[in-house]
Amino acid sequence: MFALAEVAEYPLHTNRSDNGADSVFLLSRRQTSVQTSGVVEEFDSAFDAVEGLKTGRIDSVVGALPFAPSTPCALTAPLSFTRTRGDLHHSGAVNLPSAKVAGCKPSPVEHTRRVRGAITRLQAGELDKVVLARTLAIATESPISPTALTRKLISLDHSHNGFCVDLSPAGGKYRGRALVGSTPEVLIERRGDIVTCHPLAGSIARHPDSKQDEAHAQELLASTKDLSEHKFVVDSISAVLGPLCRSFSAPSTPELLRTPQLWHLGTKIEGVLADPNTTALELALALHPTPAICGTPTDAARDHITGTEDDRGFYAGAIGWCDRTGDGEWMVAIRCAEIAADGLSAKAYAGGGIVASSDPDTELRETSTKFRTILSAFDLAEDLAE
Ligand SMILES: C=C(O[C@H]1C=CC=C(C(=O)O)[C@@H]1O)C(=O)O
Repeated sequence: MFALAEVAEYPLHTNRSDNGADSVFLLSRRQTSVQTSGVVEEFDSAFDAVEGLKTGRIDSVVGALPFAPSTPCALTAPLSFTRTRGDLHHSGAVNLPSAKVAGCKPSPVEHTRRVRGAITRLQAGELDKVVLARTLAIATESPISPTALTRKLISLDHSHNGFCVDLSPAGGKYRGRALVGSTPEVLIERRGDIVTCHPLAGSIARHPDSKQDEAHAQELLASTKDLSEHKFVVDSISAVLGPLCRSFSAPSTPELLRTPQLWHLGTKIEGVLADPNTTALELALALHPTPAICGTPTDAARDHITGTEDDRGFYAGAIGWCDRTGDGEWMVAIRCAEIAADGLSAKAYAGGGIVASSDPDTELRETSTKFRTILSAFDLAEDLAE
């Protein structure tokens, strides 16, 4: 389907059973993309997948880690694995079924009430930061093809980011479901002994007028609230990744990163692994959940989230791949939607980091802006804050 220069392809394991020939994984990134198909083995435990890679039983693993570490993973050792240079964008119209927003959970009023409740706890010093999210139900007239939605998202994003993950390996209600999105946030990338992270936290909406858009970007760079929200993420990643590296650098001030909808604060973190046998998947497990999608302190923030929200499933988890050399890339699973097994509905997710100085209405608007990544793929542009 995609005519691109291949940089790695592992052979088909025709000696193993292919019990899921149409299971597809796609990760489109500007530098290196991955496409896989088929199933050699499924894993609902990431530790079993790591063991499979380390013993040489499997050549690669792709899939998704959930937000809550106690819930099943959706990982697949694929039948074919193709890594290509460049993104997976290709021109050509993508037709998605006609769609409508069928509801949101919690309601905008309830979300602001939850944000207010979190701010009370933050101001009392019980937490430093917590990320609260809400969901949007999208209903379609005919089934959504996960790969078609992914291609549309790839075409709409100027970096051509996009992913599609079959969630079936998590079993139960996840059989036949897919997670599709266009995330800008790199949890961890490993190439040999070099590791990089690109955490994002702190956001402001883009503006259609270029002067005002630039003013928004500068406002974000100077926002003490957003800078503090961002610092929690960089500090947490540094505390976990620093000790695993023989050299490590994390700039003290963030830079701007833009998506079609938002400006974000982002920091490029780099290190050289002390033990090059540590795989990208193990690094993702060590880093997840960062304060970009959970909070600080981690356990208190996670308890607050699980006591407040419904199960996040794979939203705010991680999606990615790891090969037999240990190289791989894991992205934070945001700006995404979970497509139902019958394809007739999707649940989109959007969250935002709350600190003591947050404003509930601004936080609500930020989640509405984040939903636009998925909504724009369906040509929907509702004002969700109303
Ligand atoms: C949690 C989300 O975004 C994270 C990534 C970038 C900026 C964020 C923020 O400003 O709150 C969030 O940390 C989401 O999109 O659902």
